Amino acid sequence: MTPAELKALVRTIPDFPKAGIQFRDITTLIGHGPGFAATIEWLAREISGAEAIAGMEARGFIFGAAVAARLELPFIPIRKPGKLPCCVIGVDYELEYGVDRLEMDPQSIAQGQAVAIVDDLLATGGTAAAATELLRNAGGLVTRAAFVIDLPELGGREKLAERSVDVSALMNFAGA
Ligand SMILES: O=P(O)(O)OC[C@H]1O[C@H](OP(=O)(O)OP(=O)(O)O)[C@H](O)[C@@H]1O
Ligand SMILES: Nc1ncnc2[nH]cnc12
Repeated sequence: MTPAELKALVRTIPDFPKAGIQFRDITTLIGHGPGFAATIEWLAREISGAEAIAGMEARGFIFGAAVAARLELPFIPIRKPGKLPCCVIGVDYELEYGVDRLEMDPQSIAQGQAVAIVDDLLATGGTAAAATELLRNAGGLVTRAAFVIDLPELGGREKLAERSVDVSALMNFAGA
């Protein structure tokens, strides 16, 4: 499937979760078997060379875990707060529509391991920047992040470039 065909599988919901947000919903993309498979293949090609894949709860788990399994690499879950039973490090970050916190178990990463970040969507880059900080604090080398969707007007790519993380995205939506 072409990137244009995959983009056509993403549903846009206006004013969710609050007025003014055009919510780019991947439910319809992952609900299409060939579309989901083609998306995972594309992401897997983009992060070739990584030694582990990290994905952020919750939508990042869908794509990150599938890519990790496709490449037979370890998957590192980056979690919303209060879910991990021990050995937690965390960082607060800003969303396009709120504030949140990410946590991880530093023991889930090997020192010096090359970790690629995978998520469904890049908006402000706050989530991916927080994940980068967490993974680096735990000893990981983070230089690449791959997303299904980029909202270029929100500056996520630039925020990650400032942190020496290269971004690739399968599709973008101008007018976030
Ligand atoms: O670039 P940013 O401005 O940080 O926004 C992108 C993040 O926002 C969404 O997650 P959300 O926090 O809504 O959680 P979910 O995956 O649980 O739906 C999305 O899945 C990204 O992780
Ligand atoms: N506009 C948007 N659509 C879907 N997920 C998002 N996460 C942050 N901004 C988003």
